[in-house]
Order: sequence, then structure tokens, then C-alpha cells
Amino acid sequence: MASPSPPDHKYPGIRIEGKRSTSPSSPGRRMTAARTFPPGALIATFTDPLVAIPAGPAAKHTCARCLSTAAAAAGTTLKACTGCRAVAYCGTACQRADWSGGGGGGAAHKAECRAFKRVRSKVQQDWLPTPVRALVQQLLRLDADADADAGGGGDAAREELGRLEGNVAGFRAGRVWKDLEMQALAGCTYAGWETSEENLRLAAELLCKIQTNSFDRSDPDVGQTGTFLDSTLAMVNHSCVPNAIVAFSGRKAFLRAEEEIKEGDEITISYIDYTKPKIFRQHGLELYHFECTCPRCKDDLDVYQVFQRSPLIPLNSFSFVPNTKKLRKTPIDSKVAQDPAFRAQIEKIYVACSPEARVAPEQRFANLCQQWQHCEPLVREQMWAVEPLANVFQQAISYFTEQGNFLHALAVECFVAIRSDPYKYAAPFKQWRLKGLLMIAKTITNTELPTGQAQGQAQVHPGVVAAFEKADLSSLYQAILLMTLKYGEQAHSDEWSILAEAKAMLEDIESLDQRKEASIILHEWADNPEHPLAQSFFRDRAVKPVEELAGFAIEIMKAEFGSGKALVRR
Ligand SMILES: C[S@@+](CC[C@H](N)C(=O)[O-])C[C@H]1O[C@@H](n2cnc3c(N)ncnc32)[C@H](O)[C@@H]1O
Repeated sequence: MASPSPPDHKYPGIRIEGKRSTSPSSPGRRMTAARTFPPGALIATFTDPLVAIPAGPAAKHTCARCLSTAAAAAGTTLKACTGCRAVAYCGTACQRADWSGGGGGGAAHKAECRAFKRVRSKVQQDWLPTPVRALVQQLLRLDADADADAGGGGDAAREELGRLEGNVAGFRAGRVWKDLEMQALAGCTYAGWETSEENLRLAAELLCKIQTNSFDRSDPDVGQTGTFLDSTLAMVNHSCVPNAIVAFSGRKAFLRAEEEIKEGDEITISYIDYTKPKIFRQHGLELYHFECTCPRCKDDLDVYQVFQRSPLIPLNSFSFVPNTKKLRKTPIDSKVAQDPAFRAQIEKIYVACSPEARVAPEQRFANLCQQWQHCEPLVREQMWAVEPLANVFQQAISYFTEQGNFLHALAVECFVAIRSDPYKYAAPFKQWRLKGLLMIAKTITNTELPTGQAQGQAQVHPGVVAAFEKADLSSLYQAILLMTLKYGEQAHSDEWSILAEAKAMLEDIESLDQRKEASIILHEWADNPEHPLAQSFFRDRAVKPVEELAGFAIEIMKAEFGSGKALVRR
């Protein structure tokens, strides 16, 4: 038996194994664990990406170096590069580091600045589509190699780019090849490369590699946009039942174990949203030119079946769904769920709802009514965690929030937190679950009970009003923040902006004298969830009110979106 390769010296937690693929049926190289990682553990941090750029026009309000949007969000104007005015910085330190490409694998702005001037003179535009900008940067890095060569040695970029998989034959045979050729032409032109056949072929191949190995680091909740490519992180293969996840903060990527990964196990992440029906996952994976054979795809498992097989269910004993026995018994009728005709119906519902389509604000209500009606078979079978129904709940939350009907938003948020999210994401520290919880905390602070007349006008469900009045909202709020802080690092990293937000919110509430006693018990619960007194306090003050509020969500959804008439008018 061949002995395993030594760990990568820069990343002692991982190994890269296998050989580059020679046929579309082979997955090529893979990343494996050099030691065992428990759920939530950090496997490696990647800090010098080849590409780390904001998406197209977002370059104006994102620092080109640290990729932070914080300054722009706080109303500070970023300092534009005086040479090209195409990129901007939050301060001189970032501008200096970017000028020389300092420390990272990415291109130096010194060279890119000239390229942007060319763009402006040719198309009177000061930004480039993200793949073209990523390509320009790589062509400029190859130029830098050639300059270093002239001085003797220097083919770091050539070697690093040469190692990446590009599935070039697959792209060449597909419908996006024409677009890649156009982008290659633009990239060569702006990088100042001759548009010879050889250069254009090389540029198109680089675009295939960028497409195959880049991450979309967009996160609308924290104002993050853009593309990230690291040549070692790029060795992680895909699974729709991944055991790891990648989170981004500025120019860093954190690879974390989602479930236990034993030494020698392959580390996998999902390249796509794995909660979609199979046919739409396959569509998303077309750009990667392989057929997924993970258990979710092989046996066409739905979210509930994947959940039931998850080793992470017991971790939920410290969560808003602490009764893990009950959690394991999913409410769906598996015979109906497995019926191929029903599966085909779900696919049709997904197409009819087109959950990824943008909807104009004035169309939102009508669109939600339509989607709710399309989802009737899923509602009937109580398949709340199955897409597109799970997404309809998210849209309803946004709709109620925009309408200022925070009580209805709260009921649906609580429903999602206990009836949908845990089945989609079995790990209680999953980012999406924590974000959902934090949304509940924020909605609580926004909610005011409707007074007599306003209550009549807004038609708020009286059950929700009663549950809200009865609840110990301060304890619920505090429990959510403590849970976010306890799980936040495992969900992302200590740099997760949501952690800072939760910390500030917790400090505020804990500074109140009247919260002293409850704070002691809740901290006891966070430190030792098994403590009987603290546990029963948590169940009474946090779990119960969430369950009660959630209990009205479906009635609200039916009344609001089933009738086709908006109940809330403001
Ligand atoms: C980001 S790269 C991953 C590293 C790649 N295996 C390599 O050797 O460079 C993505 C490419 O790896 C291959 N790949 C990733 N996951 C796969 C899987 N589950 N099955 C088959 N091929 C896979 C596909 O060719 C895909 O386009």
C-alpha cells in the first residue's frame, strides 16, 4: 500500500493526494485531512489568494486590498487610486500593500493601474467584469514572471497557474466557450498583450481555470461581494453532502470541518446550494464538468433523508431544537416523499416558483401568493425544509419586515428556526441557522405591540400578539446572543462580523441592572447546558416562546398569501 503523502508544509492540517485528472470521469486530485478534526474545527486558513477582488462595480465601495465594505457603509468615502480611479482603498496601508502586491499571491496594482487606464481610454469605463479583471491580473503576473526571468529565474505564476485544473476540453465543447473567447480578447487587450492566436488560447484556458477554481465570496448580509481563488484551497472536491465549509473574511478563507473528519478522510465542500432538488444541483455543477455521485445525488435523497443520516443530530441538544429524539422523527410521510411522481412535481414547483428570479418590489406580494399556491403539495405534506417552500418562508419574512409587520415576521422566523433550518443544516453552528436566530433577536427589538386601532388595521394574528405579550423576550433575546457567540467561531471565524454585532447587543442588555439575575442563569446555561436549573430556564424562557410563536406561522402564511389579498396595509 502506498504511504500517504506528507502534509503540506504551509497547511499542516491537510494533504493533497492523487493525480491530475486525465478524463472527465476522474475527480483528479483531492484534499485529505492530515489529522482528525472535530465538528466546527478550523482545518486551515488561506491568506495569500491568487485572486481576491470585489464584483465588478462594487470596486467603488470596497477596499481593493482588505475587501472591507465597512468604511463605505459607515459613510466614509474610500480613497480612489489617483492613477486609474478604478479602485479605492480604506487607507494608506492598504493602498501601499496593494501597489506592490505585498505579501499575497495576487497581482500588484502597479501593473493593473496601467491596464485600467487602457480600459478607460477604450471603453470609457472604469471597471471590468470580474472574470476579465481576474484574467488581466493573471496575465500581468505572467508578465512579472517574464521580467524576473530576464533577471534570472522566476516562474512562480506560470507554475501555480499551470497546476490548476481547467476542464478546457469540456468548456470548449460547451455553449459558454464563445463568451470565454470574448473575455480572453478583452483580457489580452487590457493587459497589453498582443491578441495573437496563441495568446488568446492561453487567455481562454486561464479563464477556464479561473471559472473552475474560484469561489464566489458574496455575502449580502455582511456586504461582501466578489471572487476568491487560492491554488491550494482549489484542490477541495465537491460533494452535496460535504464534510467541510469555506467562509471568507476580507482576503482570508477559512476551511472548517462541518462534521468530524478523520485523519486520511477526503475533505469535501459544496460548490453549489445543496438544498436544491437534484436536477437544479446538476445544472449548477455543469460548469465543473463532472457528474456528482455523492449519496444525496446517487440515491436522490431529500433534505429530510440526509438529515436523518447526519451524525450531527445529537449536537442539537444545545440549540432551539433540544429534543433530538423528536427532531429525528421528521413529520413527512416518506412514502409520498419518495414517490417519483411527487419528486417530479417538486421539480415543476421549483421551476414555477423560480426562486432565484429578481422580483420588483411592487410585484412581491402577488409573487408570494403565487409561490405559496404552487407550493401547496409541499405544505400539505409538511415538507417545510424542502425547496422552494423553505425559500418562500424567507421571502415572507422580508415581506413582513418591509411592511413593518414585525410580529408576523417574528412568527415565521421562529418557524424557520425550528421547523426548516435544522433539517436543511443539521449542524447547530451552521452560519445560516445562526443568522436566522440573530434575525429573531433583531425583530424582537423592532417589535412594538399594536395598540387597539392599529391592531385592527394591521390585522395581526391575535395569537401572536398574546404569545409575544406572555414571553420573557429579554431572556429569549439574551439566549440567542449567547448561542451566537458560543457557536459563531465554529460557524465562521473570530472575524465574523456577526459576532461583533452579537457581542455589542449582548453587552447592551447585560448592562441593565434588572437583567443581572437572569444573566447569571443564562451564562450558566451557555457554559454548562446540562445544568438542570439553567437548562429548564432556557427551555421555559427561550425554547417555549419560540415554539409558541412558530405555531402561528402557517395560519399566517395561509391567511396572508392563500387569499391573494394583502392583510396588512400601511
Ligand atoms: C476546484 S477543482 C478541485 C480539484 C481537482 N480535483 C483538481 O485535481 O484540480 C474542481 C474540479 O475537480 C473535479 N471534481 C471536483 N469534485 C468532483 C467530484 N465530486 N467528482 C468528480 N470530479 C470532481 C472536477 O473536474 C471539477 O471541475
